[in-house]
Amino acid sequence: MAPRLLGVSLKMYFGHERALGWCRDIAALAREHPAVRSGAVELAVMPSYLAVPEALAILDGVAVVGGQDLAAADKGAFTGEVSGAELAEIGCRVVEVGHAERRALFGETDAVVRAKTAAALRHGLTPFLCVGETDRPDDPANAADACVRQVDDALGDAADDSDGGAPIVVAYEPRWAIGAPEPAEPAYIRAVCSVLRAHVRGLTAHPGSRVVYGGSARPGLLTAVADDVDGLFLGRFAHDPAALAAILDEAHALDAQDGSADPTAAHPTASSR
Ligand SMILES: O=C[C@H](O)COP(=O)(O)O
Repeated sequence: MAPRLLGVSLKMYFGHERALGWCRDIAALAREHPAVRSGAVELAVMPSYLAVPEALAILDGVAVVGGQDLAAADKGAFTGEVSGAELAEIGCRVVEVGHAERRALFGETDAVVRAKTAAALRHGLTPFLCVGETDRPDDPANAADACVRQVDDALGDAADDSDGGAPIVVAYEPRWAIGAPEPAEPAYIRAVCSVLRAHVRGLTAHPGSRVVYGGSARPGLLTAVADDVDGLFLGRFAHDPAALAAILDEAHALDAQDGSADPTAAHPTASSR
């Protein structure tokens, strides 16, 4: 079975020193945790841009690191932007694209998300492509349809720009569940993610693509949705390293149930730089 993917975005919650301290705590945890050591879990960390270079060094071998955003363009007069080329140059392997906060607060349109998805793939970065319905619909099938449309739209510019063959990560994040006290109900998550997962597994230009759930994800959720998701995209509930440790414990237990743990396997992120 493919490793479960646990992504964490620190958004802009931490200052610089706290972000680096968190990275050190997570590196120490991950180096010792059997779920990471066995390769059952792949960790991806997106700190703020300023923390990315040091995070790459601190988390080397235990987590991939990336930006929370990237520019659609590769170079030029784009004050304040950071290109996918530069992220890749310093060792990033992943990047968020189209997070609900980028769309709502910074006016990112579908066209911008398309261009940024293409830029990520063009530079060998795996996009964490964020999709999700704004308002909670009565029927999760409607949410799934909307998300499938968002995925296909976001990939609209990628086919011509990328070499093809590169996987994506679809982060299903219902906007109404982001920053909330609780995640969406497990049955709802499973209903949407099962459709999304079937869809992304059919993306022949992006084999190996995965679906993770984000939106107030916390300890206990992975176990409840594990059959229909490839992992979680964590925000606030990963701020406490003990909470991330609890989620790693869940992943380890799930892996033992799968019977696929290989304690001798190299971690998939071991040569991240
Ligand atoms: O990037 C992460 C997601 O937006 C979830 O954040 P949250 O768990 O704090 O709601």
